[in-house]
Parts: sequence; structure tokens; C-alpha cells
Amino acid sequence: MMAIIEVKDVRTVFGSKVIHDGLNLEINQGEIYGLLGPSGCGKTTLLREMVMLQGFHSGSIKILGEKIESISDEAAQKLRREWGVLFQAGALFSSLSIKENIALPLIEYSDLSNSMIEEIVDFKINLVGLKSSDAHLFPSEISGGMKKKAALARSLAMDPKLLFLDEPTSGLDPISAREFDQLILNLRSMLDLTIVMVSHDLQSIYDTLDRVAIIDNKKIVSEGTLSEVMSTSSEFIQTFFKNQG
Ligand SMILES: Nc1ncnc2c1ncn2[C@@H]1O[C@H](COP(=O)(O)OP(=O)(O)OP(=O)(O)O)[C@@H](O)[C@H]1O
Repeated sequence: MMAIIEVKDVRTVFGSKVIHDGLNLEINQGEIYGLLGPSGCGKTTLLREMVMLQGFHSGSIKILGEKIESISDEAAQKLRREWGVLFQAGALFSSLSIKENIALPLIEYSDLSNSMIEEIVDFKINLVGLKSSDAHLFPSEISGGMKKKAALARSLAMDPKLLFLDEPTSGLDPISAREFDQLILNLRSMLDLTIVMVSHDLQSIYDTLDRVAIIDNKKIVSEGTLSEVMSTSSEFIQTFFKNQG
């Protein structure tokens, strides 16, 4: 197995508060990998560090062979195109239609013609289970589930190898949430994606994740498949997976 992301000895400090202290994990090519742990343990922070939205105090994060703590601006610019991001706050632009939202990265980062961009956008819209006829709708005109799908289509616009998702099913009704899980599984196999996901949604965790890392007390207290992790004696794990399996 090939590690596509390697986090080594990462330390993160905000002011006098230590968030991560000696964090280590490895994410393999093609897996759906979950970051779990109690509220405030630094899951979103780690995700933001991986996509270079935020620095860390010490340690190393290697993504697709590049050490991001010492990467050149030019290499960083290239690397950013290798991943798609679906963060909670990273919603759609409300003044743009679904189609325009998805076209945005292509207009910004590619030299493709307008007609090529239109074709790609239509393809991505269908890929996430939206209809071509929805393309002209604005975010205010569509459901929460459709918004997530449209945002996902936008994150896939540049054909990324990696996808980072921060609580993708939060705020969705159970039916839309399960539909979204299925979509993630389908996309992974169709597009050969590696997916890193933060989640609190137990059903989603069971249905989609191949391996997980549990962050607690500034470190990874357990990493592995769900059944491996559940046998760990951590208070968070025992509480979180109580009455399961
Ligand atoms: N830019 C920042 N400046 C100062 N403190 C921050 C910053 N970003 C995050 N923190 C703090 O770091 C800690 C970890 O936050 P983070 O959002 O990563 O946790 P989380 O595990 O994702 O939590 P949740 O599950 O509740 O979303 C929190 O105490 C948060 O207040």
C-alpha cells in the first residue's frame, strides 16, 4: 500500500493552547479515511493544515510526495489543484447559479474554452446525481442535499486525486445523508479518489470509512479499521461507539 498522506509528529499551538502534540498518521491511496474524536480535539484544524489553509508549529505533513511545510510557492500552487475540498463553511456563492459555481475553478485554473467548460460542468452535475436541468438554479432555490451535491461537484471540477470533506452529512435529513454516503462510495470507485473525512455521523462512519484515526488528548489514540479501533480502551471510543457492534 502506498501512503498518499503522511503526518509525522505534528504539533499545533494556538496562543498558549496546544491542540496537537506528536500527531502521526498515514493515509493510503484509494481509501476513505475518517478523522474522529471529541469536539474541539482538532479534527478540522488538521484538515485545514493538510490543505495548506493553516500552518503548524512543528513536524511534517507529506502529501503526494511533497512536504508542505517546506514547499515552494510554485509547487504549492500545483499541489492545490490535486485536491477538492468540501468544508462546512465553504458553501456555494449565493449570487451564482449551480452551473456558475461549478465552473468557477475551471475558469480560474484552466485555459479551457467556454464550450469545454460547459461540457465538463454538465458532466460533473450528472456525476453527483443532479440533473442538467437544475444547472441554472441558484443556491436559494435548491434543497440542502442538492447544495451539498453541487458543492461536491465544484470540488470535483478539476478532477482531483484527493477529496477532503468536513462533516459532509451534517445538516442533512437521514435520507439525504445516506444518499450522500452512497454517492461518496460510488465516486471513490469511479474516480479512484482518496478521501479524508471528518465526521460525527455514526451511520456514515460505518457505511463509508475504510480506516479511521481517533484524535484525543492531542494525539492519535488509535488508528485502523473500525473493528480494530473499537477494541481500544479509550473513553471517547467507548462512549462514541457505545451499544454498537
Ligand atoms: N485559528 C484559530 N485560532 C485559535 N484557536 C483555534 C483556531 N482554530 C481552531 N482553534 C481552536 O482549536 C481547537 C480545535 O478546533 P477544531 O475546530 O479543529 O476542532 P474539531 O475537532 O474539528 O471540533 P468539532 O468536532 O467541534 O468541529 C478548538 O479549541 C478551537 O477553538
